[in-house]
Amino acid sequence: MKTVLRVLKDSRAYHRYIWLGIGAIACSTLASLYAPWAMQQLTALITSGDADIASKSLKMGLILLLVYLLQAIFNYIKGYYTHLGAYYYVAELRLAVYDKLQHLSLRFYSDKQTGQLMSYVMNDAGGAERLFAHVFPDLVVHGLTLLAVGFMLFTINVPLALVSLVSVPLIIFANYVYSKRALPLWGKNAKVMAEMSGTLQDNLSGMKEIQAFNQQESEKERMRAVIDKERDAILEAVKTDEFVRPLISFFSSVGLVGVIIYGGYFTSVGQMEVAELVGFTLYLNLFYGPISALSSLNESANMAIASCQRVFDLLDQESEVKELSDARSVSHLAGKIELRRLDFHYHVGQPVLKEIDLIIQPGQTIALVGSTGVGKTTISNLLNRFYDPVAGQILFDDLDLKTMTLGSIRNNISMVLQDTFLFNGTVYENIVYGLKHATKEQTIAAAKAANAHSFITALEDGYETLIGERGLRLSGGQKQRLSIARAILRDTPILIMDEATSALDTETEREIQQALDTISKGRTTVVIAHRLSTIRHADLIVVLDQAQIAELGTHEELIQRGGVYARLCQNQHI
Ligand SMILES: Nc1ncnc2c1ncn2[C@@H]1O[C@H](COP(=O)(O)OP(=O)(O)OP(=O)(O)O)[C@@H](O)[C@H]1O
Repeated sequence: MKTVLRVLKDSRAYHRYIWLGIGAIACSTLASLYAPWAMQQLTALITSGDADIASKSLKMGLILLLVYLLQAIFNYIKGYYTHLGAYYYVAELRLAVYDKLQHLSLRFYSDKQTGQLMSYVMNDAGGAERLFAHVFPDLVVHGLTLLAVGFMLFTINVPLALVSLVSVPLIIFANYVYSKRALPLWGKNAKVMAEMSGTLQDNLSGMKEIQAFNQQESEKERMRAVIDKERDAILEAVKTDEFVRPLISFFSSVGLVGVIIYGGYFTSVGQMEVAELVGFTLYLNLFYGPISALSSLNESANMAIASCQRVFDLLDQESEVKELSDARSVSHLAGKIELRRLDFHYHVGQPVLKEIDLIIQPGQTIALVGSTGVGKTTISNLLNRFYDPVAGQILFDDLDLKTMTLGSIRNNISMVLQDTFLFNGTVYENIVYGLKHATKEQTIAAAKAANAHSFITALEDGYETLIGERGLRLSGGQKQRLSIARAILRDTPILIMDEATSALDTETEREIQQALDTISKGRTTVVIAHRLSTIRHADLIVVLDQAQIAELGTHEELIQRGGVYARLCQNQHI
C-alpha cells in the first residue's frame, strides 16, 4: 500500500490525465447499463404482445448504436490519456533512477552487474505504467460497474440480488489469499529477471574473451542456469495465478446457479416478470465480470507493485559519499594535497591503507609505487572522493575534502587511467568530454600535445570519426592518447596518471612521457606506475608496502637506502 501511495504522490503532475480517464470511464460505465435495460424492455414488449414492437425496437436499436459509439469514444479517451500520464511518469522515474545511479558511490557498484542495474531503468520503472494505465483505471471501471450494476440488480429484484451476492465474499477471500502469496513471488521474479539481464550484459561485453578462450559451451550453461531460474520463478507465480483464476470463475458461477434456481421459482410463483429475469441475468454478467477481473488485476497490480518497490528501494539508497549541505565550491586549487593518518578498507578486517601520512606540495610530481594490489589506485580513488576514508583526513589546500562540493573537487582533478573508457561518439566529442566549451584550436593543441593529432587526422573522418562502443575501433595506445589529450585539455591543477603510458610502445611512450612531463609542470601530479623508469625524475617517490608507506624520497635517495624500492628497481634492471 505504501508503494501505491508513493506512486500516487510522486505522479501528482500527471493526475489530470488520470482524472480525465476516470471521467471517461464513468461515462462509459453508465452507457454500458443501457444494453441490458433495452433487452429487458424488448422482452417486456414481446411478452406483453405490444402492437408497436417494431417502431419501439427500432428506436431502442438506434439509441443502442449511439450508446456503443459513445462508449468507443470514452474508451479511447480513457486508454489514451491514462497511458499518456503513465508514460510521462515512467520517463520521469527512469530519469530519476538513472540520476540516482550517477550519484551513488563506487562501493554500491562493487557487487552489482551492469545488466542488473539496467533492469531497474528498463523493466522495473515500466511497472509504474502498469499501475497507472491499467491497475488504477481498471479498479475504477470495475468499482463503478459493481456499484451501478449492483444498484440495477437491487432495483429489479431484492431477494434475487441477495442470492447473487452469495459468491462475493468467496471471491474476495480468494483474491485476498492470492495477493498475499503472489506479491513475494512477483518480487522474486523481478529480481531473477534482473539477474538474467546482468549475466547477459556481462557475457555480451566479454564476447571476445568467450570466443578466445573457447568458453561458449560453459557460458551457454551459465546462461541456461539463469534462464531456467527465471522460467521457474515465473512458473511458480503463474501456478498461483492459474489456480486462483478458475477458482474465482467457479465462485461466480455458484451465484448464477442460485439466480437460475431462485429466478425460475420467483417467476413461476408470479413474484417476477420474465422480462425482469432476462434483464437481471444480463446485468448479472456485467456484475461478475469485474469481480472475476479483479484476480487478473491483482496479478498485474502485484507485478507492478513489486517492480515499483524495487525502483523506490534504489531511489532511497543513500550514497556512501555524501556532500555536506554547506559544502563549498572551490574554483581553482593551488594543488597542495595532504593525507593525514588515513585508514581505508573495502571490507572490514581487510585493511588496504593504514595510517598514511603524506604531504604533496603544489606543483610537485609524486610517484606511488609498490607491488600489485598494494593500494595505489585506491589512493587515487580517495583523492577523487569516490570513497571516503575509514579514518583520517584528506586535505586539499589545507581544507578537508569533505567540506567541498564533489563537483568542484573533480573539476580540479584530471585522470588518465590504465583502462581508458571512451564513449560511443566521435574522436572530437571524446576529447572535449570534460570541457564541452573548448574551442577547436584548444582541442587540436591538446591532441598534438598528447601525440594523437597525427593518427587522428589519418582516420577516415579525422576528428569526426566515430570510434564505436568503448572505442572499439581504436588500438590500446590510440585510446590512451585520446585519454591523455582529454586530460591535457581540462588543464586542472591536479593530475592523476594511473599507468598512463602502459599501453604504448617504447617509442610512443618516450614521446608521450615528454608530453606528460611538460603538462605536469606547474601542477600537482600523482603518477602510479609499475614501470619505474617512467618515474625516476619524480620529486617524491612513495613506496607502499603492506598497507603502509614503507619508504619516501627521491629516486637517488631510495636507491642509496637499498630497501624495497631499490629491490624493485633491481628487478626491473634500472
Ligand atoms: N572495489 C573493490 N572492492 C573490494 N576490494 C577492492 C576493490 N578495489 C580494490 N580492491 C582491493 O584493494 C586492494 C588494493 O587495490 P588497488 O587497486 O588500490 O591496488 P593497486 O596497488 O593499484 O594495484 P595494481 O598495481 O595492480 O593496479 C587490492 O587487494 C584489491 O583487491
